[in-house]
Amino acid sequence: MKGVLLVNLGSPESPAPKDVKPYLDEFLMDKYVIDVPYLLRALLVRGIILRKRPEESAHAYAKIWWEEGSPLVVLSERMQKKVQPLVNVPVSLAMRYGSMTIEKGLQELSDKGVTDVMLFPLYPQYAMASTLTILVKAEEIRKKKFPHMTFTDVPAFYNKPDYIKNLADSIQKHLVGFEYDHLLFSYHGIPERHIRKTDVTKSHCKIDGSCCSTPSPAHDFCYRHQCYETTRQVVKLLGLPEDKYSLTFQSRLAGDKWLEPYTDIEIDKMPAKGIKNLAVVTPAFVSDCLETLEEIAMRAKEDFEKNGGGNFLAIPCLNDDQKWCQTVSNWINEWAE
Ligand SMILES: C=CC1=C(C)c2cc3[nH]c(cc4nc(cc5[nH]c(cc1n2)c(C)c5CCC(=O)O)C(CCC(=O)O)=C4C)c(C)c3C=C
Ligand SMILES: [Fe+2]
Ligand SMILES: [Fe+2]
Repeated sequence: MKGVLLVNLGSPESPAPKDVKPYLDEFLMDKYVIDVPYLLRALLVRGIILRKRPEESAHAYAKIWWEEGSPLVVLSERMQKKVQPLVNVPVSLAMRYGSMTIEKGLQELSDKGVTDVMLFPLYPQYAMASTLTILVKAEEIRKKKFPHMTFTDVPAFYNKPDYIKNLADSIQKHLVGFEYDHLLFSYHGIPERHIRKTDVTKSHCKIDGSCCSTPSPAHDFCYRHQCYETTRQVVKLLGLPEDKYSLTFQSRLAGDKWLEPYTDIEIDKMPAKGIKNLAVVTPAFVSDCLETLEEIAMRAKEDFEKNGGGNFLAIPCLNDDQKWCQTVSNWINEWAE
């Protein structure tokens, strides 16, 4: 019997530092997120980052937390609940980190008699810190606990026409009544090293001006190419002129060189360039989360205003948008037929 496991990132149990710390520990000790040898990672994460970060992150989480829980988890659940009645196979939801584990999700499906699982990472663009870590973790669990199961992995859907159409429609809907000078596409950043590591050709991704627009098999796994491609296709549908949009990367951690340009730095400069009314869309996330609700809708807005900006609109993620849920269910039905 067939079934689907949707997998998103996860959130702490609550916005209290005592819950944020173990969550960040699990997240940042993942070798696909901080990809350095174990001892160095432990030193960096447990010896440096986790000394102060849990308090700071807890404070940020507290600002966006809902009565029902973490927005990312609640919104992912709403999506799953809308998709389920549109398909004929069981659909479960799991998180890569935290208490809603992939193991529990697979157990739930196994209890319903599922043996053939569509493994669906909820990330439009491929990255080893998001997609790959889910696939590897799920395979580890399958081998140990569910050897009778088989997986069909859903590839990154950054350029799927129906996804692009849903995203463009959603942006257009939210822009109604908002006179904007500029639309910023802000994607979660990753260290440049991650791009080189996942380059299957080992030589294509130079992270220069042109590699991401020069056709290559590397692009099936190039996060940077996929972010540019999602943007290019959405911009084409929206009919935006070149000077009315740009692309940046947010949420970097100190240390390595991360993908540029950086969202915060670019937003700070915008008012001086004549951009007074700014809309920001965050297509690396399908569900609103800390990085969209706090970093963009609160902090970036404040910085924009402080630097002379006027109106600021943070466009919500697709979340449980009806057309998007219909698209997801179409993909499931095509596979389950
Ligand atoms: C080395 C650090 C990080 C990498 C690489 C990274 C990649 C990455 N992350 C997401 C999606 C999300 N990240 C979120 C929060 C978050 N991300 C990092 C670090 C890295 N992410 C941290 C430390 C945090 C925690 C919050 C904080 O302390 O600032 C979230 C939000 C989670 C929530 O509960 O709302 C998401 C979603 C992607 C897609 C990605 C690679 C492309
Ligand atoms: Fe992240
Ligand atoms: Fe590239």
